[in-house]
Amino acid sequence: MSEETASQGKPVDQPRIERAVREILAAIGEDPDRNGLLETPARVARMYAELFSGLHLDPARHLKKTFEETYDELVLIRDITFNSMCEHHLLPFIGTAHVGYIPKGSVVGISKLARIVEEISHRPQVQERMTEQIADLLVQELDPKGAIVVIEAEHSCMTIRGVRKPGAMTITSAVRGLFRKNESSRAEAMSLINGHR
Ligand SMILES: Nc1nc2c(ncn2[C@@H]2O[C@H](COP(=O)(O)OP(=O)(O)OP(=O)(O)O)[C@@H](O)[C@H]2O)c(=O)[nH]1
Ligand SMILES: [Zn+2]
Repeated sequence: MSEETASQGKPVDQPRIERAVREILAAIGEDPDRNGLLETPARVARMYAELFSGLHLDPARHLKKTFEETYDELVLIRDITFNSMCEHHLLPFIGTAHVGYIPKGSVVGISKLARIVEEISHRPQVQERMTEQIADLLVQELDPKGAIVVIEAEHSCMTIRGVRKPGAMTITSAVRGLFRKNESSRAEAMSLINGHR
């Protein structure tokens, strides 16, 4: 557990995960005591602590420090890679997030936009909610003229099981403020998100 997780949120109960993973191994007909599986429950517990590390953290804290600037055009961070866990199957969905806003008097450090994606993705999620949470956090903390979030991801619950459609990408977007009202602002952001790859 990182210091940050320990100080800001409830720690993940790793011994409890270990017991549950042992149960799952037994339930699938494996022998949890065979050599190759002995460390698996502890390993999975550490992995879940990492994958769900954002659950009890408040990503708003990353947006508290801002810098006064008169710049009031689009700021867009494109292609922020992320991995999250679909809350329906506890399988990963992996993709990129594009996060943009139009500042009103102050800007935020650009790394902070990637930090909020990181933290919001490290929870049991559905892609739509994750998209909205990022956009709403920008509005809440930065009071920007507009905010836009586009996420594209491949859901392994759709690739390795179930309908089995590898390569199918799910695209979600959340637009707030100016981007909702002004079609040309939205089109500009979308063309920058989609263009020149
Ligand atoms: N809207 C949305 N659906 C998701 C997301 N991640 C996974 N799902 C879907 O959640 C749904 C769960 O449907 P259920 O019918 O309860 O579960 P299931 O029987 O395993 O469904 P199949 O995947 O179709 O086999 C599936 O259609 C998944 O594709 C997500 O981020 N957003
Ligand atoms: Zn799923």
